[in-house]
Amino acid sequence: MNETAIEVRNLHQSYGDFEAVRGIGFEVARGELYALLGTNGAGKTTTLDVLEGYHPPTKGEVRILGHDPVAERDAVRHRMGIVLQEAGFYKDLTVGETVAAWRRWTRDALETREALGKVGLEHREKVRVGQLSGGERRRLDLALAVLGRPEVLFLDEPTTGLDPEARRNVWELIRGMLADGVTVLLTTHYLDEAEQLAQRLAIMHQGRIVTEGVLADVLASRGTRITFRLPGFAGSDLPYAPGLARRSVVVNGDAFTVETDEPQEDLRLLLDWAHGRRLELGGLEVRRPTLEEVFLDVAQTEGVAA
Ligand SMILES: Nc1ncnc2c1ncn2[C@@H]1O[C@H](COP(=O)(O)OP(=O)(O)OP(=O)(O)O)[C@@H](O)[C@H]1O
Repeated sequence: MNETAIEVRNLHQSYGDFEAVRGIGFEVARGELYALLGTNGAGKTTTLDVLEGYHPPTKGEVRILGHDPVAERDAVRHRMGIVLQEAGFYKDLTVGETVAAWRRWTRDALETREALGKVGLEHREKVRVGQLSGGERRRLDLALAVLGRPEVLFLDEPTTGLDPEARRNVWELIRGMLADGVTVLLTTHYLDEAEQLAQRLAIMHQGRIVTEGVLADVLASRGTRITFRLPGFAGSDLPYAPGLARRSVVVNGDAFTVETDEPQEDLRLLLDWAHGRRLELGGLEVRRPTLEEVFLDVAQTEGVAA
């Protein structure tokens, strides 16, 4: 059995003259959750569209469970589940009627109650869709996506607009699907969601993958942060320990963040400098960047020419 569920090789996708995806590649192993992160317009949904077989790539190759999702659609479509950003439901149908309607054209579908049970909506079976909360609608989306017992699940921003508790409930559902061996490709703007759920992730910007891998590798792709406070110093009074001037230093009031790929050496310089001036570095910390810092770094510094 092929252990790679999703393969993307040198994928390019254009809309007319505009190249929205510019040569990306990644693989997702069976049973893994891979998160595609990125700035607005980075090309995440476009990538998902190609993987879901809505149109063939302009250039490059994609394979789902070893199959071309356009040319071999019949071999693979029923093995995929899809949750789109915007799902259209008939508000007058009940939850149960909605699932029953989808069951009619789903091969080997779960029973309605079983599908609703998977997402914790059994008790809402007789409620009209128009009366569901946002979180319950997302659960219904998930129930429909898993109706055909998919091996690969595409989730495009599945928790956007939900309150923190509803988001956590959806995370639990996703974890349950992973425990069942389902492979998940997730796009999200919530970095904590990716940190919580993803085995591996990629950050896209302007059609390219800028950094990719397990979380630790993605965080290691940017320098270590030395952070401290220096009451009395701010902005234009920026003090520089010799040698630190070559580093990127972010100042926010009296809070300083130095980004470095030589933390030990720079910390020594900083401590010597502070000691010589009898300055106390408040809240001194040496740490890896957060995913948010890596993301912002990608968004701000990696301008990519067309
Ligand atoms: N049908 C289309 N025709 C022309 N341009 C499009 C079309 N769909 C998307 N684009 C453009 O392609 C680029 C990538 O869009 P895409 O929706 O894939 O980005 P995204 O990463 O999903 O963004 P977001 O996070 O905002 O959802 C954007 O510049 C977008 O304007």
